[in-house]
Amino acid sequence: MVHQRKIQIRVPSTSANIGPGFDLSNSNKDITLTYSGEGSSHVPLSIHQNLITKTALYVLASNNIDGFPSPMTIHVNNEIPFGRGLGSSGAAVVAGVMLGNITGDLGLNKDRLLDYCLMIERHPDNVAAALMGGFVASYLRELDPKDFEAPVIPHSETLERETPADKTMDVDGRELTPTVPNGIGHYIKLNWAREIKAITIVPQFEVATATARHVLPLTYDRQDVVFNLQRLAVLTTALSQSPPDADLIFHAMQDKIHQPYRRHLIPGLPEILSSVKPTSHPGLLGICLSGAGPTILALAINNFDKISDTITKS
Ligand SMILES: Nc1ncnc2c1ncn2[C@@H]1O[C@H](COP(=O)(O)OP(=O)(O)O)[C@@H](O)[C@H]1O
Ligand SMILES: N[C@@H](CCOP(=O)(O)O)C(=O)O
Repeated sequence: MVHQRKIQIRVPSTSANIGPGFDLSNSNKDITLTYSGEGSSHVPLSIHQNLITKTALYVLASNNIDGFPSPMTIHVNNEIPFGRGLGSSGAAVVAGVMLGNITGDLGLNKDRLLDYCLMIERHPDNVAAALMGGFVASYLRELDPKDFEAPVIPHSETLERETPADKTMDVDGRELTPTVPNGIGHYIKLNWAREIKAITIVPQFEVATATARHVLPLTYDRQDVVFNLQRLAVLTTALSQSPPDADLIFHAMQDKIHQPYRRHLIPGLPEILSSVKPTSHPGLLGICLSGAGPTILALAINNFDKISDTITKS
């Protein structure tokens, strides 16, 4: 008798940075992978190339499990558009780690799942928020670079490196078991004032996160780093307070670390960021790039349609 089990995994989109908060950072013949929704016409359906399934296979391999239980049918209904700054790759990594955890009956808790996510997507902002939910601040513990160099680790699009299949073996042809350090990512859930809503204006073009990272400088002026750190310290608390202080939040959401370098990738960005203000648009609290863009994120307490119409028409 065939034992059938149906599981459903839901992972939300995420908006990273919020202005100054930039961080860097077997033969499965009986496995069927299908897609509907965003990206379904061009996402790879080979389980060794698809980001969700290769992540799940990595989690299984790290626990000495060779592939998915079969037969298995995986259907992904994706609502997060690719390459828009809404954390689609982070969500895919979280979904893959959860898939590996469930199909391997591993019983990993959320903190441990975060370690696996961070081996693949090395900046914690999207994966920590998608996994834990809500308004989440996070950082990556500094580890020995060796921990991340194992060729068996699949990489999310952000890192642009694929694992050649033959590199998953040692010199004697034995499968390498990946190791995953403990406690890589630290996070804290922050309070968020209930009346603050997020408006996202999603352009019809993609900017791959990897591209948006290549345009960033390797070093920054001290005054720009201080500018961001001062604002970030104020912003996390300002967003928790009711009623929200629009002037405080608007200025605390200014950034000098990533948006200025990315503006040429997003036509109209400088004009939008400098013209849409709480004084011209009552109800608005702040405006920034969502993640690496091109989506624009506006925070507001009312007049949502008016604010989004202005940004859409800019
Ligand atoms: N649901 C998904 N299934 C498979 N791959 C995905 C999925 N979501 C995202 N990806 C991969 O991640 C890429 C987008 O990642 P990235 O450039 O970091 O943009 P984003 O800002 O949306 O995270 C897509 O081109 C695709 O290769
Ligand atoms: N801090 C990262 C966030 C990337 O988010 P994404 O949603 O665009 O993948 C960065 O700014 O590069």
